[in-house]
Amino acid sequence: MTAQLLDGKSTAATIRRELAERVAKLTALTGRAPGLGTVLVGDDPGSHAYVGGKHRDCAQVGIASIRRELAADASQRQVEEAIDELNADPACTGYIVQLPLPGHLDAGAVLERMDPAKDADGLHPVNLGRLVLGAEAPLPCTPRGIVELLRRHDVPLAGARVCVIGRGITVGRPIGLLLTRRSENATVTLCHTGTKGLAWHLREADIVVAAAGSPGLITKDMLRPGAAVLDVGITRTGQGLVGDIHPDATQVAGWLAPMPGGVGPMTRAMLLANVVEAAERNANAV
Ligand SMILES: Nc1nc(=O)c2c([nH]1)NC[C@@H]1CN(c3ccc(C(=O)N[C@@H](CCC(=O)O)C(=O)O)cc3)C=[N+]21
Repeated sequence: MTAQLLDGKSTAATIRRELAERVAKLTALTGRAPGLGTVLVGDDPGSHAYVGGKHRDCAQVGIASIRRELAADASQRQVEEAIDELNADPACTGYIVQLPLPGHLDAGAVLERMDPAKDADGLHPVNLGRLVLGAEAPLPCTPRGIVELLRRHDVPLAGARVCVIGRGITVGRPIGLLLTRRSENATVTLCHTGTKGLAWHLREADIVVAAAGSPGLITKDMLRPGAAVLDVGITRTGQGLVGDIHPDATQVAGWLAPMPGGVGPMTRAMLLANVVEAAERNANAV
């Protein structure tokens, strides 16, 4: 058996077309295109590539780009000044601070300084708190992209047993909050490096979200036949990018979101969606 493709690339393209229509309406209504800001500190090639991709996506849907680039040795004060400027800039509807920041910077303090209403990543403490409370807030892009990818491929969520591997702030922790909302109604187990019997948890799962960052961690013998398997891991190696899911998993999985071409493009599309939604909220407020 070969797993059916959870096609993030084409699904993200569809979402961008949908968003482009909403952006055109907003721009006509308000006389100004929504704007996405990015704050990029340092010269990590991966981070530059990601940020470049985000601005290409923006151009495609009619969102304006605002780029702030700071040197690798930028001070906390300089980064916070960039945050203050974007908070105050009416052309900036929403923005992100590309993570990870260089080690000498306090990333928590930077995120906390953002205007929560302009948090396009859904990673501000206030917005993560709202997610816990079930209140309206911009949602973290990767978890939102995963739910959207599953929904648009009709993978059943209600009552599904989901096994998440990884407890990071961008994926592992928040995705359980989305999937256990009444509207999704899944049951979520969060596994991590301290988990005993990982394979046992995995074999119970109808849906596996692998966000550990451990190349080839999950092999076919650990999966329930027919499970939907989503590869969120990205490790840069000499041979290129490697995911958490071993290539043999496609023999037993019912659905597979591969890396590349699965969750990554959806993450980018959800960033755009968060910006468009922020712009729509602003338009309704005036
Ligand atoms: N503030 C912040 N927000 C983020 O959302 C954020 C971040 N920092 N830091 C880094 C991670 C990583 N991330 C990815 C997004 C898209 C792809 C993506 O589109 N990947 C393509 C392949 C890309 C390639 O080939 O390099 C794919 O999976 O098909 C990957 C990784 C967002 N992140």
